[in-house]
Amino acid sequence: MKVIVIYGSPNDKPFMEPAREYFAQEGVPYEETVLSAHRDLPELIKFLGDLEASGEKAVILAVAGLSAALPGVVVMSCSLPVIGVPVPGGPLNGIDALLAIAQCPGGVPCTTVGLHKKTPVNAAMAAHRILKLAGL
Ligand SMILES: Nc1c(C(=O)O)ncn1[C@@H]1O[C@H](COP(=O)(O)O)[C@@H](O)[C@H]1O
Repeated sequence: MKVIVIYGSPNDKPFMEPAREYFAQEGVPYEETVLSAHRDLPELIKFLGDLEASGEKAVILAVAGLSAALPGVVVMSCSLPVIGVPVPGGPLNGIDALLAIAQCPGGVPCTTVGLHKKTPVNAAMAAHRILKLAGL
């Protein structure tokens, strides 16, 4: 049972440092990987298929900026709960990513958090609560 953080780019990692600190403080197991839906789609689908086949209970944080397809694609490629985390930056400063995640179409149940500097910890806390429901 753990949190899996999937980043659209290695450049998104610094924004999530407070989430990593939260996981360390609270003893929440987590792993991280970089797999973009736009750039690494076959590898992302395989990663999620293998995860699903393993039967691991996990909450996924899908972290992406700009045109954030990643969270919705992750939702539709596995049956685990997904929290999309928009990353500030670019000419629209993350509004594009926030709207892309929050406005997933019907049947794509991606949850999300806001854009300010505390939102990585909010995402981490939400994931932790879900894992607690499953007995962590
Ligand atoms: N939104 C996505 C996806 C995706 O949604 O699949 N893949 C990369 N990205 C985002 O592109 C931004 C720029 O990435 P680079 O800095 O690597 O060019 C990052 O914030 C990433 O999350």
